[in-house]
Amino acid sequence: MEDPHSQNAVPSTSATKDKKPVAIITIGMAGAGKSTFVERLNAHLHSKEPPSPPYILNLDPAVTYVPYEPNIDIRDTVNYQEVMKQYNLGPNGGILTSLNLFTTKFDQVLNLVEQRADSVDYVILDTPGQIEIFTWSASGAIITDAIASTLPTVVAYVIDTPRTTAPATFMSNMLYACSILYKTKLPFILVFNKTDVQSHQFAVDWMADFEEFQAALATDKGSRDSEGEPTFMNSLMNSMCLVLDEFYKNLTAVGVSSVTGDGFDGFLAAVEASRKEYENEYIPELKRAQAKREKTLQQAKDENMSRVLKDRAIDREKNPAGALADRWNPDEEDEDDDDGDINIIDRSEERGPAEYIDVTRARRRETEEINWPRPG
Ligand SMILES: Nc1nc2c(ncn2[C@@H]2O[C@H](COP(=O)(O)OP(=O)(O)OP(=O)(O)O)[C@@H](O)[C@H]2O)c(=O)[nH]1
Repeated sequence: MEDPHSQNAVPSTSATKDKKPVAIITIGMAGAGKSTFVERLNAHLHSKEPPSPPYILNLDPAVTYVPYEPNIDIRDTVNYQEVMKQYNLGPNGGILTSLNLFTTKFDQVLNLVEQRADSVDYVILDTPGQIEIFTWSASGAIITDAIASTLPTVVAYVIDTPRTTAPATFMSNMLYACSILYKTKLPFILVFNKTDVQSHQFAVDWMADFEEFQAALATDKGSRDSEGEPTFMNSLMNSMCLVLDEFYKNLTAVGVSSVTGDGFDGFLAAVEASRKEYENEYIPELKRAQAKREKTLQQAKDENMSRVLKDRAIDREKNPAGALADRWNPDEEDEDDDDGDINIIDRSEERGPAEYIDVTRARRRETEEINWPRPG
């Protein structure tokens, strides 16, 4: 494990101008403090001398309030409530489908990010509150691959430190982090957040020396059954910590408080170290991903389009009269329809009011009974 306290390596902004910006993908369990972390990181970068305002993407369609001003906001592109209504989905399905719709436009996002590559040092992605919606979805993987094949990219895994002090919770969290590391294969920073409430030193100690973790496990309540024998969970965790010992060697851990701003220089130092790791270890792998990216984005678009066409064909077969009425008539063309193909909004360009992917468009003629296709 790298030294979490080394803060000397923080690059000056001017020194990084000739480099590509680093993309920071912020993920973490619901309530770990991702949004607050992004807000503080944004403030921290603004307060640097000279200031280094980041380019921020909010990928959470369901969030009602974000404590920072994103440059690109998924909510400007996809109306989450409308998606839930039209697809008859619950909240998680709504978030996932919104992310899927947004992903079909991600090439536009990449273009906007690439246009800013010369003027920013950091591109920050805030992800949906439900971690698995991003980490275990096809869209999350496509977005991650697309960003990582464009810019040096690092995953910041935000952890709720006060809620991770029990050995079993700590181990569960580390196993989750481990699964994401091996899924993304990207440089990975464990960000122990909320250190104003609980120091992350216990975690650093457990990661540096598995015997310390085993000692904590031995004194933990519930580690022995009624006959004084170690419980199954206890034995499992005892051996798992030996496995994770190897995993910790690939990680950097830092402690931050998103409330007080403590530890953010350390975090930026870890990001800079990760950039080097990316350049030395990940670029060969990502060159292959770059070729794949083009194919996957095109495939996602094609699949969506063929699903729409298939569904419309079925509807038209069922309702030939409606299909006949659904012919394009240039005389009826609505002036408002002339919105081009631009759905992604760069707020820093001071675009007009939000433009949504119009998921209701297929229902424009109420009498026609042509339904928008269901996902899957
Ligand atoms: N004390 C303390 N509280 C924090 C810190 N960071 C975040 N919080 C609090 O933790 C709670 C959750 O923070 P959020 O930023 O909304 O967490 P999130 O991970 O974005 O949550 P989701 O929106 O569910 O994904 C809020 O009440 C924050 O004020 C911190 O460093 N210290």
